Amino acid sequence: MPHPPFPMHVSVTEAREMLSALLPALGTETVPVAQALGRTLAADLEARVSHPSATESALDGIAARETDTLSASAETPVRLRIAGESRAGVPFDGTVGAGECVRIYTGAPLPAGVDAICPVEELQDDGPEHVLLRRPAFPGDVRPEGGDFRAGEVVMRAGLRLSAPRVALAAALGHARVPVRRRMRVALLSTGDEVIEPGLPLKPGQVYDSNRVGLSAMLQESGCEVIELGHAPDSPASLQAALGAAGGANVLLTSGGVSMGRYDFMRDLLVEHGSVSFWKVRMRPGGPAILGGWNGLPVFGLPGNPVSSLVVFHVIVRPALTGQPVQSLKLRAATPFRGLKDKTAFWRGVIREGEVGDYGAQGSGILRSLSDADALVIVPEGGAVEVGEVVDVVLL
Ligand SMILES: Nc1nc2c(c(=O)[nH]1)N[C@H]1C(S)=C(S)[C@@H](COP(=O)(O)OP(=O)(O)OC[C@H]3O[C@@H](n4cnc5c(N)ncnc54)[C@H](O)[C@@H]3O)O[C@H]1N2
Ligand code: MOO
Repeated sequence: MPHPPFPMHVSVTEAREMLSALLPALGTETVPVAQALGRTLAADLEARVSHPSATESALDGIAARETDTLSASAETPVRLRIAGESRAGVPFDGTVGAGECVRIYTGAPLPAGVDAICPVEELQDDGPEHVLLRRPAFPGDVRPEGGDFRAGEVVMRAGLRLSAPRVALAAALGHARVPVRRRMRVALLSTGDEVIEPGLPLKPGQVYDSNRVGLSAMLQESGCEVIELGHAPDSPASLQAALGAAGGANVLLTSGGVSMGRYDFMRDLLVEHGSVSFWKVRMRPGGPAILGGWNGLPVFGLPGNPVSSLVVFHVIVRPALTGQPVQSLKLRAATPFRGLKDKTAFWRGVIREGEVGDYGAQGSGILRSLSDADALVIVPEGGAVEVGEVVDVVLL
């Protein structure tokens, strides 16, 4: 292909932006908070209440005035009168006077007049109405009103990925439903004559279809709707039939058949009968990825190599589908990482004691380099990383 009529060797950022530009803007919807896992928050979320809603105890024990208890020790315990009880949901509504305390439980509101807690382990009953403290009550064992968030405060920003802790937070803020981006409907197809369903007897040269399983899992994790197109063998006719079955999808993801081989028909089909926005990305793994269109449907062709397809999904496709940026952080390198002259490398790394080291085998067919790794170590084009240098990593 001497002068292809489309860009080749685009950067990772360009690839992501070109895919985003082809995807439809889907708008937003509200969903029950318990079903929002993985979705992208579409509007800022305010706290409808404060949490804690009142200053409360962090321990089971008694609540007292700190000043009444300062002299308490195992040898000289302090004796207080029990004025009542405060339980989570059933607060004590009186006032606690000097020399008095209330029995209190974790999460129960602190009654007026007291400011400190002594845990049950440091107490001894002294008759039905009194208690002995073997140490002073601590003000630090109370949880102040609004210590987590205050009513009216904007706590979550639009664009956040709703992870499990964030779904819990949205519920704690008082939201039964949350506004989220509509799900991208993604048709998923794996290709290759040698690729067969996991579990079938494996003939020589065959390989189990791990890409479709892995990509489907990543799509679900990302809050996308998956339209399973199954698997197509390496023939233009069967690929065309599969492409035609992707109706209703917003985008089609394929795996395999995009490199230089004679049987890499996916690329040929897009070049000859569809459209191509780019072919090849300056990255490893994942270099042969292709973006194009088929009858108006955006098609992203992921390379067949198992590590390549999942890494390209992670750093290019997922951010474009969800609008959630790739989150990177900086770590010191425990081993050297080689650079590539004209490609950004995403080497698999393991994090130990706050530093990131080389996983070892970095072949694009070594799936364990991804499943056992903690992070992708980003080495920019032309760069190389020495031991002790700080590198950008993307957590897996
Ligand atoms: N002469 C060249 N050969 C290759 C180049 C190149 O530039 N010049 N690029 C290499 C790179 S980089 C990659 S990545 C692969 C990508 O090739 P394809 O997208 O055409 O993928 P296939 O040839 O179909 O398969 C590659 C490899 O992956 C296995 N595979 C495919 N699908 C699956 C699946 N669903 N689950 C598990 N494994 C799968 C397949 O059996 C092959 O082993 O091309 C290099 N070659
Ligand atoms: O990226 Mo290929 O993706 O280097 O094996």
